[in-house]
Amino acid sequence: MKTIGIVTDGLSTLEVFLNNNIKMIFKDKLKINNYFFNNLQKGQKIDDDIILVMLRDRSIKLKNYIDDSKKIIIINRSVKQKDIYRLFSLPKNIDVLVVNDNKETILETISMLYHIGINHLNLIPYDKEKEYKDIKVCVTPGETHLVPDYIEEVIDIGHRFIDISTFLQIITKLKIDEKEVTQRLIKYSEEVISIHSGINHTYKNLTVENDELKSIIKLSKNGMILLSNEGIIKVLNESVKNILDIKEDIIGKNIKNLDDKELKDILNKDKTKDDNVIKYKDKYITINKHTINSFGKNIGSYFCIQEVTYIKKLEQNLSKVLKDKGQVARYTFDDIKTNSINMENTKKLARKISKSDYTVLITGESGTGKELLAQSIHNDSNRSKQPFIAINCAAMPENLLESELFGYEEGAFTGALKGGKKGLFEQAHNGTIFLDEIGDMPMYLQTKLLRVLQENQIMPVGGQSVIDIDVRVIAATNRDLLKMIKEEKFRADLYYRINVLPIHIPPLRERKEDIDMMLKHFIKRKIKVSEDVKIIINDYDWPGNIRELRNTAMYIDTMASKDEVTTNDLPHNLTNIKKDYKKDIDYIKNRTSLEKTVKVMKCIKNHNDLNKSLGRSAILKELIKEDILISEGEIRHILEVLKGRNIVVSKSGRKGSELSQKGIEVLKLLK
Ligand SMILES: Nc1ncnc2c1ncn2[C@@H]1O[C@H](COP(=O)(O)OP(=O)(O)OP(=O)(O)O)[C@@H](O)[C@H]1O
Repeated sequence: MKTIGIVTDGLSTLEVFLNNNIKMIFKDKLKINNYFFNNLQKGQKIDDDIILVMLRDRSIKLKNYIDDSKKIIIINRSVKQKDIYRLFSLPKNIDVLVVNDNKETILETISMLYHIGINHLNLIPYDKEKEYKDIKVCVTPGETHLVPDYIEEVIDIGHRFIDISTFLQIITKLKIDEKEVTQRLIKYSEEVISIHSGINHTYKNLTVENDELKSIIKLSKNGMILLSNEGIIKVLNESVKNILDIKEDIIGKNIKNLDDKELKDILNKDKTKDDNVIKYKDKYITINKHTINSFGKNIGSYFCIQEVTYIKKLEQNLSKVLKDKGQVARYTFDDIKTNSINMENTKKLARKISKSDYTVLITGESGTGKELLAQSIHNDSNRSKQPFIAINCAAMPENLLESELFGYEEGAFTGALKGGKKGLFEQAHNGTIFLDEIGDMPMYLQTKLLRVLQENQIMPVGGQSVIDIDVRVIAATNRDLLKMIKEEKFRADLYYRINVLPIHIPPLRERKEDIDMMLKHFIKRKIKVSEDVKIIINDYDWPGNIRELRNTAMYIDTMASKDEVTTNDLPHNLTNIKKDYKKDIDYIKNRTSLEKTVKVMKCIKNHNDLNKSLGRSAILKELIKEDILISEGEIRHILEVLKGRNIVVSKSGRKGSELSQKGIEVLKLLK
């Protein structure tokens, strides 16, 4: 077993501390022998494999007792990270007294503090003969009993541990290559500050990186092969053996000497087109080849090989995960039903827009199908396999909206989840985010959103660093953003940033040709719609647009008999509207005699009540009976005017005219 000699001045707690410190790393892999300068005999030889001393001048003294001075290592000592934090928090440029048991150790402590980066304080060596009235703070490594009483704050940085650099020297000199030792040293380096700033990190990173790399290559589902510049196979993982069906052990072989011709061909390829699918034996694979450079010189090449079925499976898994999380867009352009030319044009424009990657602003009243359109755009875009995340900015309390959109770091606020939370922007990475009701976003978040759109980066709430994101934004609103800009409720710069590709969806009342078709589409069963119902639904304003129409269809579906929808099957909001028929009455007044029109309407109504409908000449006959002066031509004109406002309808199958439900209402007002 290898041995270490530790030489200290005399018997003290120090040598016990050092022994324990060394055992923390090496456990029982080494034997430790302790020596004291006071006890060393003249001519005595220390023949341990290495010898540790505390101070440089002691190493000179030690040379008399050893054969090979290269065996000597001077112990560097440092402190635990947590003990040093208080020093870092002291204000810049204040005087701090450094107290230790003698002048030499005081200077050693000061030097150590400077080395580990305490550069913002004036460290003053303590001389017990002097008085330091203006100094309020002192630092000492465990010698608090030596600190003068007048010092107000004493920072005890505790026992000083052996520095990582010393352990590295021991490991190198003794050629120790034990995994457990390395792991213990890494853990130790996390607690003890290295004097050679950064040395612990470099060592730790190198070792960890090496192990991580080996694991990554081993576990990767991608096939990986590394070739040296001369064509020697250096690395080959399990996946590539499966994909390329490699049975023999070919590590260390030159590809020139491979027996498998097809494998040889692949590895001899000069250039590969990224992700080009090729046939290999009975499989389809993709090969990506990259050269590896070091200090500007080509030192080999790296192949990443995937089986196409595996990539397919990955895609399927991704869509399943997204589906489970509700992060998928369900609708496509085929789900947008319309008979209107206006709406067809809107669809056409949206299809074009979906192929680009710019921000889209969809405007339109509530329920016109803005989200439906946003989902269709996403599904028709290159991002269709990636998440589609929708958020309604008006439905979310203001203070939650920010953390919901951008996420937060652990401890960002009371009640924050441990480990923080990913924001929707991050979740939508590579996909699309749909910001519904963007007009309701508070001003301060508009500013933050603008920055996100400009820089493609987000900063979580309470976070210190930014995260790069690649997200397409589709925003929607039913508000008049230009008006809001004038009222200083919406940022003009954000408006121009999101309004790159604007789409407007017309309200249902401006595409009446959709009403009847959609009602039937939503009812889902074959059913006749009475003329009166057609008039009511056509006349109605549909403030809730398609959403309201769909709800009405559901109502009708439940209420209506098997074969016909009548006015009795309509919900109250459609039949009970205290409609202002002023427009209709003005229309009549402006075109014909109101008095005669009322007579015609009454005459039709009387007959309708007896379940009869009347033609023009029958109406004329009836009115002459009542001594009313009117011609057939006048009656024709009146009927045309009334039909134009859906007050009178021609009943199919029967001859003559009838008063519609609306006609009955209008007549009540005119009587
Ligand atoms: N052209 C259409 N064809 C078929 N269904 C439609 C059509 N337009 C809208 N819908 C349906 O109407 C309902 C409302 O649509 P959507 O939620 O997309 O409207 P919106 O404009 O986003 O509403 P809001 O502004 O209230 O968020 C949905 O169920 C949607 O599927």
